[in-house]
Amino acid sequence: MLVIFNPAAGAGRRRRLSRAIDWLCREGLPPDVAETRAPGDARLIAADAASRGESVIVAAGGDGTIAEVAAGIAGSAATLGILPLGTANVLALELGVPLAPEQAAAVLAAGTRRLIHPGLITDEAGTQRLFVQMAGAGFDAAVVQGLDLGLKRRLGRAAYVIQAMREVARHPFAPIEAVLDGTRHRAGSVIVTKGRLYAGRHLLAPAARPAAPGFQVALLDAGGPGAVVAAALALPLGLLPRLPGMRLLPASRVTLSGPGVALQADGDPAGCLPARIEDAPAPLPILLP
Ligand SMILES: Nc1ncnc2c1ncn2[C@@H]1O[C@H](COP(=O)(O)OP(=O)(O)OP(=O)(O)O)[C@@H](O)[C@H]1O
Repeated sequence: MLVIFNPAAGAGRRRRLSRAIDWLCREGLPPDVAETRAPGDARLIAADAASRGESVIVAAGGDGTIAEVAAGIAGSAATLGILPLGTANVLALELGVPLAPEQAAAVLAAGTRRLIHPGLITDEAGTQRLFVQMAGAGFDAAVVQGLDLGLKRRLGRAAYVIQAMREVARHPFAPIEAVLDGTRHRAGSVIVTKGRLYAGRHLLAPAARPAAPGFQVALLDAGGPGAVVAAALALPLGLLPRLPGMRLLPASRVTLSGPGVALQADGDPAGCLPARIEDAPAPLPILLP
């Protein structure tokens, strides 16, 4: 087992990593540990380990690290494991992976191997990027792109609230065109999600089935500061799916366009629209409770 640790993800991460490693060592399963030095490292380390025949490759970080490791092992025989050490850990919450390090380690030691279907973003230049939970275009992506990473490390999820307040005053709220399986829609913000949850434990798409192919697409009609404030108030109350102007539609192939509109994938910056979003060519084996 190889654990790929992102020291830049989440808070208190090194101590939480040690607790998981100690647990695995006590169980007679001491893993190798590799530490990332920069964005993109996790993918390279995972790809190298998978090509050498490593059977379980664990992403120790948040959703961004999981997506990188997933991209690195795609197409190999390796199985993905998760040690949730990120800020929001949405995929872990979605799939029921415990946040407590010892319990997450127990899933790595004796979990069940299941399949998930990551999403794949293709940009205008043909560059592809895998995601495991969701991709967002518009306001939330602008918040992610403007986020001060030092602030995120110090304040965790509160940094997103501060950045959202900064962004709302200057955001252009350009309209987005979303084509869902051939049907055209217009929206102020779009989230293409594999799962039900968003930004932590908050409900976004009740009909989503995280382990199934395809997506739920959340289209928020209105742009503008009022719509953002309404969504921000509805989110912690679990009312986002019922917000006036919110449409939730299933789709297996989504194209998004809007000049200069920001895109994020699993909470990390992912450039600008246009983008095509579909399932990755192959499902991914993952260790789950
Ligand atoms: N050594 C490193 N230094 C700086 N950034 C890194 C390093 N290793 C990985 N990264 C980048 O850190 C970013 C954030 O990681 P990740 O998403 O795992 O954590 P998080 O944002 O705290 O968690 P979550 O997505 O669950 O909120 C990723 O884009 C990843 O590429």
